[in-house]
Amino acid sequence: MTNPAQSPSRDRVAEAPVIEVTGAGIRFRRNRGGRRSFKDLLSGSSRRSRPDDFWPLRNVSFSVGRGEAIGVVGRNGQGKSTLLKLVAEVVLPDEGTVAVRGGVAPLIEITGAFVDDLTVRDNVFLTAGLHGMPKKEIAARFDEIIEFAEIGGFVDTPYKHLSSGMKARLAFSVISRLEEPILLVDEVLAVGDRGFREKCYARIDELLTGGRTLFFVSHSEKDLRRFCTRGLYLDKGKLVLDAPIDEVLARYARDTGT
Ligand SMILES: Nc1ncnc2c1ncn2[C@@H]1O[C@H](COP(=O)(O)OP(=O)(O)OP(=O)(O)O)[C@@H](O)[C@H]1O
Repeated sequence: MTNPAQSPSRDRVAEAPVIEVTGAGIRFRRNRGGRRSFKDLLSGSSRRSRPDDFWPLRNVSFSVGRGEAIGVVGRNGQGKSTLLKLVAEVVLPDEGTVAVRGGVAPLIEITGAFVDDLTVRDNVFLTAGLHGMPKKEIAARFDEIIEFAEIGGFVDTPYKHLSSGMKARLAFSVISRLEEPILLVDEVLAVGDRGFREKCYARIDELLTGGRTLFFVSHSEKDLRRFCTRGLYLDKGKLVLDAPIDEVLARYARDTGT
């Protein structure tokens, strides 16, 4: 099998960056369930710091070239998922800027285009449609999507009745068939069983060989080494190291005593 880390697509990093994050910061409120309220926005008070404000990410800067595969590492709660949400542009920075050139296929916790009461079939059409895939094309790929997810008997079942593993299979199957040039993968595969994970990994290899850009959050050193050439190490919301993946993993292991 081709190792995507050594494939020709790695050479494309010399082109203009597809992602540029400059001095980015996100502010949450510990005690108010999150983001700015509508009232805050109207009153303009949101820019003032409050005692319960905290910054899960601050002063984060990096850029990513097309075809790079980036592993994001850090202990629990250090801002990894928040960083992916920034790149997916589902949260906006409170400071700094995030520029993403190209569409994003997000396999992250808020892959939220899935609607509980809609059937599997309707959810496939909805999600792929929201990413700009024409109906005809979704119809042409539908069987392949269901087959890959191995949920053939559940096409007309409401999404909410799928098991968590089945939901993850469906999400991966749909998202990995989008044409978007940037793929974000955040731990979701951890709920799939081993056989399915292997299938997903083979698919990620294919996408990388085809020149996609990958952001991969994982606590598995093995998986990070398998896909990623470069690592971002987040600690307390700061980007403490942006370096080749081996270097990042070595530093992370040293810091955590593992
Ligand atoms: N919507 C939100 N409102 C308030 N705080 C939040 C919100 N989302 C995340 N946080 C907080 O931001 C911090 C970073 O969370 P994040 O999910 O990015 O961490 P992580 O590095 O992905 O962690 P893990 O490895 O456990 O998945 C945590 O302290 C978390 O509690």
